[in-house]
Amino acid sequence: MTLNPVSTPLWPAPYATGAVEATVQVPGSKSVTNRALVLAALAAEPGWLRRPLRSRDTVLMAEALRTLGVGIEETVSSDSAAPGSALAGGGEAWRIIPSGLRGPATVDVGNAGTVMRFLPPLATLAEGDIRFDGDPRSYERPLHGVIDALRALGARIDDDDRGSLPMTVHGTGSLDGGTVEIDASSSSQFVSALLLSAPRFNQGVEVRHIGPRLPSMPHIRMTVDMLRRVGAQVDEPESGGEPNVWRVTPGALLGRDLTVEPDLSNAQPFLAAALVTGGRVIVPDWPAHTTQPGDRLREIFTTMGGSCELTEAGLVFTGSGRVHGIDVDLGEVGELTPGIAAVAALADGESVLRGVAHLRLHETDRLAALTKEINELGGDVTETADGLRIRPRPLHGGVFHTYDDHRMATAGAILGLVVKGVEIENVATTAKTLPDFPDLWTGMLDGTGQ
Ligand SMILES: O=C(O)C1=C[C@@H](OP(=O)(O)O)[C@@H](O)[C@H](O)C1
Ligand SMILES: C=C(OP(=O)(O)O)C(=O)O
Repeated sequence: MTLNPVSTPLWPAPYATGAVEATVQVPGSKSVTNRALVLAALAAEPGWLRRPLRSRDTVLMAEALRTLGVGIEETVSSDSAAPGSALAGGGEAWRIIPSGLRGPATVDVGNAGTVMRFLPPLATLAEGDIRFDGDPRSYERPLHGVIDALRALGARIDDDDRGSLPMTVHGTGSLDGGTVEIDASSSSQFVSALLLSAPRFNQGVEVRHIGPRLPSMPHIRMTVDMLRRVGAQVDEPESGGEPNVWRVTPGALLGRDLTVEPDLSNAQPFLAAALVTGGRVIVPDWPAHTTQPGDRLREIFTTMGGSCELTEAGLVFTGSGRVHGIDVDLGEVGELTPGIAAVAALADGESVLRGVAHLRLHETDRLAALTKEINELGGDVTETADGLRIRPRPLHGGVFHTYDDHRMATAGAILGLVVKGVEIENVATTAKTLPDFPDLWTGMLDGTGQ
C-alpha cells in the first residue's frame, strides 16, 4: 500500500516542560460499547448501557441499529442512573429497546472494524436488504471471513465477488447457522462477529478457526464473556473446549444493565505521558478484572521503565525518568502497537515489536505509517515481516501525518511531549474512539505544557 499524506489542519502537539502529574478520566471502551449495543439489540427485552463511549465508531453502530429498527434512547440526567450505580448523581446512559429487525436499509460503517464485521451477521436476521458501505479504507479491510462464513451458514450476500465492502445482505429474518470453518488470522473480529449474533441463529454456531495464528485473543475473550453475561451458552477453548473452536447454543438473550469500563487502550497515551516525562498519571475506574487488552499496559510499560499500582483512586502509573526498549510479541494486543512504538522511539535501547503483521490492514498500514512518520522526525525504524525494529535516535520537530488513524494521532502526541515542534496532522481523527483527546491532553498538561 502507498501512504499518501494529506494536508489537513496541523495541531501543535503540546511540549511538556516538566514531569506530567495528572488524573485523567478516560471515556468508555469502544470494544465493550459496540458489543453491548449488538447484544442489547438482539435481546428479548430492553436493556441499559451506562457510560457508553460516544465516538465516531460507536455512534455509527448506534445509528446502524436504529436504521434497522432498534430503539436507542439517550438520557443525560440523574434520573437515568440506577440507584447506587456509578452514574447516580448524573451522567449519560442509553436505553436500548430491541424490535423486529428490518430493511431495506443502508449501514454506514465508516472505518469501524466492529461495525463492518459485527453487523452483517445481525443483518441476516433482519427482513429485507441491508446495504453496507463505508469510508474508502473500509473497502480494503478484510471482510471475507465474515462473508464466506455467513454464506456457508445459509445467508445470501451480494458483494460482486470482491469479498469486501460495499455489499448487500439479503436478510430473510432468520439464519440456519451450524458449523463453519474460517481463517481469522487477519482479524479476530471475524470470530467475534459470528459469535455475537449466534444465539439468534436457528442452530447457533460452531466456529472453527483453521488458519495460522489468531490475533487479539483478549477481544475474543471479551466477546465470550459479554455473551455469557447476557445469558448465552458458549463453549470455548479456554474453558476446556477444543483449541480454536467456539460453540454458541441458540437461545434468548437477556436485556442487562451494563456500565462500560474506561477504554484502557485509550488510556495508553496518558500512561505513556507519565512514562516519557518521569511523571505520574492516575486513571480512575481502572477495572480490577477485565478482558480489555489495554490491561497489558501495566506489564508492558513497567518493563519499559515505569511502575504501577491499582488503588482506590484508580491505576496510579509512575515514570522513573528512564525509558527502556522492549522485545515483545504484541499479537494479542495489536491495537497498543502505535503507542508502544512512540515510547520505544524515546527509549535508551532498541525495541523489537513482533506478531503484528495484521496491522497492515488496520485503519491504515500501521507498520508503514509508524516507520515513515517516526523516521521523518529523525528516527530509525524498520519494518520486519511481522512488526517493527526501533532504534532510538535524537528526534526533531516536524509534521506527523496520521492517515485517518486515531492511534497514529495519539502516538504523535506522545512524541510531541518530549520533542519540540511536533505538529499532528488531522488530530480530529481521534474522534474515531476518543473525540475528547485534544482537550484531555491539554487538560493533563495544565501546568506542565507549553
Ligand atoms: O473486537 C474488537 O473490538 C477489536 C479487535 C481487534 O481487531 P483485530 O483482531 O482485527 O486486530 C482490535 O485491534 C480492534 O481495535 C478492536
Ligand atoms: C484496529 C482498531 O479499530 P477497528 O475496530 O476499526 O478494527 C483500533 O481501534 O485500533
